[in-house]
Amino acid sequence: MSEMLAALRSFNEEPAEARRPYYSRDGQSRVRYHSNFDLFRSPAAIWRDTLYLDMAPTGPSPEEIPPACRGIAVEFTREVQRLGGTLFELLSEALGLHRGFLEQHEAGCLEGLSVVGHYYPASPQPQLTMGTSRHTDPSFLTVLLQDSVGGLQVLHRLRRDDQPVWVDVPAEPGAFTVNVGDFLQLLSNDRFRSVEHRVLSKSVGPRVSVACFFRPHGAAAAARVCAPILIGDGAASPPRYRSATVEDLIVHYRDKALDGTSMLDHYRI
Ligand SMILES: O=C(O)CCC(=O)C(=O)O
Ligand SMILES: [Fe+2]
Repeated sequence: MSEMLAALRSFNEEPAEARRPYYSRDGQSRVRYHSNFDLFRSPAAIWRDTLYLDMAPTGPSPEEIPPACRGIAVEFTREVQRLGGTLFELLSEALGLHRGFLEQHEAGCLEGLSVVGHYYPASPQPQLTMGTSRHTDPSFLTVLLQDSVGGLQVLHRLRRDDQPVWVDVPAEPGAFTVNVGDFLQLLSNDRFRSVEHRVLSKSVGPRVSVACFFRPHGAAAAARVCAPILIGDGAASPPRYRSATVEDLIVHYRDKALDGTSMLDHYRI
């Protein structure tokens, strides 16, 4: 875990010429490096740079991955996929289904993994910007690793009737944070809820984090379909969402930008 964070830090601290070849805003490219994926659409810019590595089902060839992260990214991906296998088994059981259900489902929950490394430089005026604006994740699940700087917060209702408040997620060395993403909320027909979160900008830094999004990309995303899983004949709880391919969901999320609204509103029946 610490090696993955260190590798991302060294990549981001290389001279601009070394990083330039990886700069891309083309969502089809399996390796992309940029800041603000929604730069031209979102209401506000955020204070971070991001390296996207779409590792599964088909990852980039080793030469396409920046040398600083090459070996560790492949090993880290393998370990996070193993963890994801266990998490989807537990979630299947929590839905009252057999262990392999979510892995075998036509949505392909475990098939794809994008490893997304963020680098948040120290900000001279942190009160004027966010590290990451509030959002829910475009994934089935997100396994998130952060370093010790902190700044990640979740929106949480302390008591059922209270207004939700922002709560700090402790930056524990060696710990992962697991977020339910929007695709799993749709699939579970609202039985699992995606979590709204954000990252504050800080005057200390840099902060490095790795968000591992369980979701397929490319041809696999076009082939995978998400529709609410209904229990019994569905009469007790009818579908709350239209079905959509993972590709549709991702395109809609990118077009919508981090504007504070939920992508799921668009699919809600
Ligand atoms: O940097 C973090 O801790 C969170 C990043 C995040 O929320 C995301 O990539 O979706
Ligand atoms: Fe997120």
